[in-house]
Amino acid sequence: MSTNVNTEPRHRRTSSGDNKPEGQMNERFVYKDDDAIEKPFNWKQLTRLISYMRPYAKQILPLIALMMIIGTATKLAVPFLTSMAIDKAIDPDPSVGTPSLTMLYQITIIVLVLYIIQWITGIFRIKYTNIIGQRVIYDLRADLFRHIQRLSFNFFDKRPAGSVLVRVTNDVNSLQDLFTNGVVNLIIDCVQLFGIVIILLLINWKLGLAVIVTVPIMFFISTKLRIRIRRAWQEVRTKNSRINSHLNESIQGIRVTQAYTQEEENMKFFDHMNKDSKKSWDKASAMNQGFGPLIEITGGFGSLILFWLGATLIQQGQLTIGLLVAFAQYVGNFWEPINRLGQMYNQLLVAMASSERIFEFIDEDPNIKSKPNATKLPQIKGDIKLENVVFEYEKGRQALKGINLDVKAGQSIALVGHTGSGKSTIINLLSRFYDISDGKLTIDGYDIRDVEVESLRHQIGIVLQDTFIFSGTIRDNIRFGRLDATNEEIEEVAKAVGAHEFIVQMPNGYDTEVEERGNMLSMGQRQLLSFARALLADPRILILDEATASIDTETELKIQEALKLLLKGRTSFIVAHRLSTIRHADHIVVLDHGRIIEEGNHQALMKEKGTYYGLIEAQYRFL
Ligand SMILES: Nc1ncnc2c1ncn2[C@@H]1O[C@H](COP(=O)(O)OP(=O)(O)OP(=O)(O)O)[C@@H](O)[C@H]1O
Repeated sequence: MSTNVNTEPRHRRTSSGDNKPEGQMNERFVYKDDDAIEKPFNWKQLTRLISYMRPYAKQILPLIALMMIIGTATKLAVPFLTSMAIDKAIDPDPSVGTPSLTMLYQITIIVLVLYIIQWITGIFRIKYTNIIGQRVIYDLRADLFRHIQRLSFNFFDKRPAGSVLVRVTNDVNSLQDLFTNGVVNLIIDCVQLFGIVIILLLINWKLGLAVIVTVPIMFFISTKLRIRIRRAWQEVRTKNSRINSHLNESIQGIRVTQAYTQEEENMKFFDHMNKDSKKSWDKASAMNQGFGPLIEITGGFGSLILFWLGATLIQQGQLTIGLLVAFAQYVGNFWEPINRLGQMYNQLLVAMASSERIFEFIDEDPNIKSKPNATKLPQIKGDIKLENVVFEYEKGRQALKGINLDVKAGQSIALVGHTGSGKSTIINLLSRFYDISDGKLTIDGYDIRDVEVESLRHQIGIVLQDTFIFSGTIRDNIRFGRLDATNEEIEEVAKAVGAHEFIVQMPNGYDTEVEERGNMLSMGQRQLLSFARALLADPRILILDEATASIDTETELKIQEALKLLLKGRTSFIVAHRLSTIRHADHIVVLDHGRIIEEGNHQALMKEKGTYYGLIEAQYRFL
């Protein structure tokens, strides 16, 4: 029942007060369950969901409808033939005729043929519904992924990665049932129920009415019980997801746990969740076991009414034995669709919640996008101008408070300052990951909000501190910079930045597979790979965020060499804490709380003996 991906990845622990008795345990572990499992029925949303079937409606739906009609007709014909077999072939009224074995054989063969037809149409119906279901899910997942990729940084700022992941996996999967079985079964069941009601009333309206009256009661019991059982299982799933989530976090953070000897505390937390999961499983399982017998008892009660009233009507000569048997079969057939409709209702409630979450994402407008009349940014020289740039991530909290910078093409600018002073924010604005709140930001005189986003980002290369390595080969990772690069070009840039040496020493050289995030590579190696990636892209503007913060001196020398090459002839912004990286910069900008407090080259700033001088001094003292 459990899934690998967590539906509730966010859990929050209150501060740990040790050694509380078991009864108080719950207060210690507060979870934040903010993703509703089910939502009320919503027609608009359902029609939007069903509209995903439209592309396939013409091709596949008629086939499904045909199979459905044939299947239902054959199913409904069988009880009628049974009644004929009893009343005409086995025990006919002496005034009508004598028993006939030949007739019995003929009816049996017809019934057999009908069963075969029903079986074959069933196979094809399932096949076609599966095809349509899979295609719809494929389209929905693709739509969602395409859209998520376009969403702006501020969208991801507000959500943990886990919740985004869950929408593309769990929520889409939970719609799978609805499309593969649900919608088609809903139609079949309604048609079947309608057909049975008509037939029952035609056979004997009194008996028919007596039986039909019990239907809403059966439906109510079945649906209500199912909802409770499903909720109980959902609870089990949620609890298991929490265990998965905690396991994941524990394994990822095992080093920190052991270093701070928090194993015992972690175990207590795990044990609490484990017990919780067991308790919820016991509850769900007990409910499940009670469901079957209860349904049987209710069904038995219906049969009791049927046979009691039926026998009375036979005695009064208003009904034949054959018709009573057929009646009983039709009533038996009643159960199946009613049961399924109950299930379907359940499915719909879950689908409502999932689809609401999916559509919430699909409807989210990427707030960074090209204007309708945006022009392509031509090949740039690399002049950058910031005029009174103000920026706030959240309303009312300015991260930049009026930045003025005039950078000439080819210049290298170093941004320095204490943590949180706004360095990364400036470089985020240059690539237009966020839009400035006030002021003006131009590149070669073009306001970056007026040009196509792609044409802008295409000409800017970024090397971040946490260099992201994708799973794939080393070659693929470098090629990420320019997809049409040849193998020779890839090796050329790797040699230029000094990465070639370590790459060829790897088991499969450039074709060595690296894990997601490049865990098998050292920080310095990852850095060199991302330099190679940036050099391959050959952008006019290059941004390096803390690019040399976490490497040893030897690698740093190598990287210094690579950097010289990388920066040559480009406008570059370097955010670095290391003196060696910035001292050669043409212009150093010192930031503090979102403002520029000093600027100039290394020598000038050192002479000034201000904040920059202090930072450098502090670094030397520290070393
Ligand atoms: N995504 C975000 N959402 C809200 N506030 C943010 C976000 N990113 C940064 N900030 C805030 O903006 C301010 C500037 O942050 P920024 O990341 O630019 O600092 P920085 O100088 O690069 O710091 P560091 O040297 O630690 O990387 C900080 O107060 C920070 O809390």
